[in-house]
Amino acid sequence: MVKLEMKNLYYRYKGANKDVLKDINCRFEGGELNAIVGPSGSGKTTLLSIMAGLDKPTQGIITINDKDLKDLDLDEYRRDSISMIFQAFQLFPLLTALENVSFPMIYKGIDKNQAREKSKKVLESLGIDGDKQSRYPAKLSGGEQQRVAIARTLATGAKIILADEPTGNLDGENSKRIIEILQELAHKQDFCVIIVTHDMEIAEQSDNVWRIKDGIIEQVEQVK
Ligand SMILES: Nc1ncnc2c1ncn2[C@@H]1O[C@H](COP(=O)(O)OP(=O)(O)OP(=O)(O)O)[C@@H](O)[C@H]1O
Repeated sequence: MVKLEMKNLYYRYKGANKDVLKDINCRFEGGELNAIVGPSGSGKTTLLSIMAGLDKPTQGIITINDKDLKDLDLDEYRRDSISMIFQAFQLFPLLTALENVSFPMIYKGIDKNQAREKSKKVLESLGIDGDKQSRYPAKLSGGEQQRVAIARTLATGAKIILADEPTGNLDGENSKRIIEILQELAHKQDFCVIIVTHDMEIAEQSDNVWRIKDGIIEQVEQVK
C-alpha cells in the first residue's frame, strides 16, 4: 500500500525570515482518510504543495514508499502518484465532463477510445451519467463538478489524493456525498486521501487528524 512520509521537514519561503513549516514528522498510508486542520496561515497549503512535489523542503526529507523524492523524477511523481482536488474544482471550462476525465489519460498516452470508455465508467460510478457526461462544467452543479474532478483523479491511477478544502464551495448535502466518496476510496480501494480543511465535521469522519499551528504539526487523539 502506498506510503507518504515526512521526516524532520522544514520549509521557508525565499526571502522570508522564518520557517513556515517546522520539524514536520508525519506518515500517511493507503486505506486511510486523513484530515489536516489548523488556523489560516498555519502552513496547510504549503505542506500540501510539498507533498504534491510542487515545492521542495528546505530541510528534511519526504519519501514515497521509502524512496526520497529528491532522487525521483518530480514530473513523473506528480503525474503518476499524486492527484489533486481543489475547492474551486478546477475543471477545464471548454471541455465536457467526459473530456475533463479522459484528458489526463490521453495526455499519458492511453488510447483515446480506451480513455473514453474508462472515463464513462468512472463518471457513472460517481453518479454522473447520461447527458451530464457531455455537459460543460458550467452546466453542472457544484457537487456534480466536484464529482467530475474526483473522477478525473481516479482515472489517472494515482493512489494519493490531495484535497484542498474539497467541500469549501458546497452545501451540507453535497459535502456529505463528497466525503463519503473519499472515505470509500480510502477504505475500499486503498487510496491514501489527505484533506486540508477548516471543516471539523470532515475531521470527525477522518481516520487520522493532524493539527498544524504556527508550522508545527501534531496528530490529534480522536475519541470515536
Ligand atoms: N509565496 C509565499 N511567499 C512568502 N510567504 C508565503 C507564501 N505563501 C504563503 N506564505 C506564508 O506562509 C504561511 C503559511 O501559508 P499557507 O498558505 O500554507 O497557510 P494555510 O494554513 O494554508 O492558510 P489558509 O487556511 O488561510 O489557506 C503564511 O504566513 C503565509 O503568509
